[in-house]
Formats: sequence, C-alpha cells, structure tokens
Amino acid sequence: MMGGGSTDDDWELTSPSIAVRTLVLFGRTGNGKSAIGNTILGRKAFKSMARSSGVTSTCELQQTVLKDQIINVIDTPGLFDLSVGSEFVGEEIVKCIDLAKDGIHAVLVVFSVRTRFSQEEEAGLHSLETLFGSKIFDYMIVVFTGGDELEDNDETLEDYLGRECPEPLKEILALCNNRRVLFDNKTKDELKKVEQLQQLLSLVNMVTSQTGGQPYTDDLFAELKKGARKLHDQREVVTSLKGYSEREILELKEQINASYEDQLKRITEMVEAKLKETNTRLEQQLAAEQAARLEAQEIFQLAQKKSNDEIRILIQNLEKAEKETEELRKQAESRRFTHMLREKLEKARKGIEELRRQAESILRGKLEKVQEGTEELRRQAESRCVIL
Ligand SMILES: Nc1nc2c(ncn2[C@@H]2O[C@H](COP(=O)(O)OP(=O)(O)OP(=O)(O)O)[C@@H](O)[C@H]2O)c(=O)[nH]1
Repeated sequence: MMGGGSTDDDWELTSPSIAVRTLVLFGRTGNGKSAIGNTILGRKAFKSMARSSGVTSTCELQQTVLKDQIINVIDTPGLFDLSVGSEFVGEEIVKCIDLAKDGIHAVLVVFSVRTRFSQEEEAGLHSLETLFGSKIFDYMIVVFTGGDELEDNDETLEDYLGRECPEPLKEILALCNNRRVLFDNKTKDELKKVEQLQQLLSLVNMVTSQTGGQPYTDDLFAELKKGARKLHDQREVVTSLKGYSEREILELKEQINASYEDQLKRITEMVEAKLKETNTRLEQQLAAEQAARLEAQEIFQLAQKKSNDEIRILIQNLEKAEKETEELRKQAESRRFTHMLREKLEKARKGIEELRRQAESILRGKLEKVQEGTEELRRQAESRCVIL
C-alpha cells in the first residue's frame, strides 16, 4: 500500500496510554533532515550522506521509545526542491499524512547554516501553508544543522542569524514564535547530543502546550484516518471470516486494499491540484519579480550609460582644460622671457648711457685741454707779434 511503512502495527501504536509525539522533517535535499532524524532517534535509522541528488526517496517513519514518551520521526524527501513536480510532492504529502495518522505534533523545518536560504525553500514553505493552512505555523520549529561549523568559526546561532537572515527566513521565524534550535549532527560528545535533543523536545512540549495538546490535523487527516480505520476493520473482518477459500480471502483483501488505494489516489489528486495552484501563483510571482528585475537592470544600464557619457564629456573637458593651461603656461613663460629681455635691455641701455656719460666727460676734458692749448698758442703768437 501507499504510505511506505504504515502497517497494522503502526495502527496499534495509536493507543493513548503513553504519550506519542509525531515529528515530521521538511526541508531541501541535503539540509540534513535524515541526519537530524538519526540524532533524535539516537541511531542510524535513516540514510544520511553527502550527495547532490536526494538520498531519501520517499517518506519514512521511524520510532524511538524514550523514558516517558514514544517519538515518531517522519523523514521526507526534498519536497522543497524545484526539480520535483507537484505530482510527486502530492503523493509524498499524502504518504506523510497517512504515516502520521493521529496528527503531527511538530513540523521540523530544516535549514543548513552551510547553505544559503533559497527562493525554492521560501516557495516550499508557501506550499505547506497552502496545503495545511496558516495553522501549520503553530506547530513549526525551525531546526538549523551544521552547529559544528558555526562552532569552528566561534559563532553562535544568534551571530549567524545576525549576519545571514534574509527577510523570508525572518518572517518564518516570527510566524513560528521564534522557535528555533541548532543541531550538530556530527558531534561525538554525548552531553551535547543529550542537550540538543532536550532543547528540541522542550520546544515540542511548548508547541503541545500552546496548541492545547492537540496535534495538527485537518480534513485530509480525518479522511485518511477514516479510510485507514475502515481498512483496519475490514482486514480484521476478512481475517476472521470462516468458510472461505484462501483464494477468496486473498481476493477480498486485494479489493479492500484497492479501495483504500483509490481513496489515497483521490486525496493525492486533491493535494496535487492545490499544489499546482500554488505553483502557478508562485511562477507568476517569480515572473513578475523577474520582469521587475529586468526593468531595474535596464534602468541601471541606462543610468550607467548616461554616467559613462558624462564621464567621457568630463574627461574631454579636462583634457581641453589641461591643453589651455599648458598654452597659458607657455605664454606666461614667453612673457617672463620678454620681461627678462626687457630688463636686460634696460640694463644694457643704462650701461650705454653710463658709457656715453663717461665718454662725454672724457671728451669734455680733452676738449678743454685742446682749448687751453689753443689759447696758449694764440697768446704766444700775439706776444711774438708785439716784439716784432
Ligand atoms: N558538518 C555537518 N554536516 C551535516 C550536519 N547535518 C547533516 N550533515 C551532512 O549533510 C549531508 C546531507 O545530510 P542528509 O541527512 O542526507 O540530508 P537530507 O536533508 O536528509 O537529504 P535527503 O535525504 O537527500 O533529502 C550529509 O553529508 C550529512 O553528513 C551537521 O550538523 N554538520
């Protein structure tokens, strides 16, 4: 039957004598859902390893019995991955509900501190809300894996969220009342193992007390539960039938199983339809975001071109200004040269003037001497004429 592990034995476990807590792990492939499941169970019940494609292929329930309660852990494949279609997700969600017959006590949404919160994770959470309604947030606990890596960097979860908490993740944390816990699934430290499990279980208890002890259920759960109960009763009736051949009993069992499978198929189709609706809405939203991004990019490119043009003009102006400055400098230099020449000329003119003055005074002296000589000669000639 569908449900990968839902058996008559599981049905018996719904006995109310001991507290049963059913926890479902949701999250992107590789975020560490199976690893957390194993940490909770204290054994390697789920396959957990590093692989780019999903390791967990279908929903699976494993159980551990603690001192005072039974913990059911349902591991799911990467239902938040873009690569999986709504048909697969629909089937897996129905399997998951089928496994958690009595309802879900806590939804553990698993993120890894080693990878960035993605748009597909945001979309996955929207799908959960569409399928289960906003009531699902009352049951949600955000679990981060990779505590060891934060520790290696001397960081706390608060430090990490302080630097690495995009808006959608903040919203999710707020919607689930900030219930969050950090897991180091690699630790060998027994005390640490106990402490982180205790932290998680106390958050689960918080959810249980805040939701009045009622696990999450809805119409889908109710219908599946009714179907499962019918299947269980019919199987018991068939087993107790007398006077039927083995072949007839087998046929009856097959008929019962087929009718249950039909019911699951119907519900699966309903879930798929809901998911498709959400996906279409998300695709439209993504397309609108993409268009807005392209528009912003175009505006940016235009602005960049404009600023490039402005820069080009500025450079041209700068070059022009540099040339003009050079020209002015040359002119100033030639002016300085002219000034220097003028000074030299002036100096030369003064020298010439001085020389002229000196020559004049020398000439004047000589002239006076010549005049004095001439006068003497004239006087001597006159006196000679008187004697004669
Ligand atoms: N360092 C470190 N690695 C972790 C931690 N938790 C999980 N991992 C590693 O992360 C990888 C993926 O872990 P899984 O548990 O397989 O992840 P998953 O979400 O179940 O993936 P699927 O089953 O494929 O959907 C494995 O190599 C784990 O060992 C952790 O706390 N610290």
